[in-house]
Amino acid sequence: MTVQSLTKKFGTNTALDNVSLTLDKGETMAIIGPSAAGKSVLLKCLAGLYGADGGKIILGGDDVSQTNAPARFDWAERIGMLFQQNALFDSMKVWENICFRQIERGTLTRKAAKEHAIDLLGHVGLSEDSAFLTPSDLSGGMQKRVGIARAISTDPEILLLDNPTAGLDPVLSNHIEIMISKIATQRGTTVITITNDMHIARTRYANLVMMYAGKIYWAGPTSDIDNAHNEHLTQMLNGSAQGPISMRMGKRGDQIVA
Ligand SMILES: Nc1ncnc2c1ncn2[C@@H]1O[C@H](COP(=O)(O)OP(=O)(O)OP(=O)(O)O)[C@@H](O)[C@H]1O
Repeated sequence: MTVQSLTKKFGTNTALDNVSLTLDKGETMAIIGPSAAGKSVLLKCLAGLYGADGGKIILGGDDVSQTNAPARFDWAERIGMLFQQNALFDSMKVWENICFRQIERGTLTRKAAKEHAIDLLGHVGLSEDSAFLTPSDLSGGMQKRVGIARAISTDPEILLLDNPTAGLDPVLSNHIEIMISKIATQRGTTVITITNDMHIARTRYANLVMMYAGKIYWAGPTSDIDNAHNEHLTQMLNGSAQGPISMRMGKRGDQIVA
């Protein structure tokens, strides 16, 4: 996957400003950054939910930066996404949510979809009984796990995860992250995850991107971060007594002013 000078605007607000990155098949990447940095918008552009205002997203040799790009429909099938708010349908049972796409497209019978969903629930640590509940019957952490089960239900080539462990306790977070690592290793899935958990970013992802105000401020192998000599990255990784970077910013162009 290659992203070249991607730009996305909402009115006068530039959510993505010339973002470029490359990720090989089967590689993992964590995206970190303060609130409103453009992390979710980047994932939504990659997923094809937003069309770009400029730049390219090259998947399998095709530019899919526009929602009506001919190759986009095909890629929609090959990308799994977990949304920040999970985006589960409350009118459907949990198993129907997990296999929503397969039921809609008729690629699985309802019986097969139910069995597949129950199997996936086991992978995210939920019981078979939960398949027959609706999302509103579940705790926030359980909803998150259902969202992950749905994201992996089509065995996607690219998995986009918006804060997969937010709201989960440390034990479950670890379990989910181990599962995500296994998916990447065993199935060759490319995984891009937004996370606020710097320990997870450091230990579970081979590559790291730090975003601020729609731009990438640092990108590289996670193994390089301690020698990056990038003050803002270090502050992000360690947390800072001065508060989030966004609260310390002056309006001085692109410069982060600590
Ligand atoms: N649909 C939209 N319409 C208008 N503005 C939007 C829309 N989606 C995102 N934005 C704006 O784009 C900017 C980046 O938002 P984004 O959701 O990507 O932030 P983020 O880095 O994911 O933040 P957080 O960690 O708080 O979720 C913000 O200023 C946000 O208000």
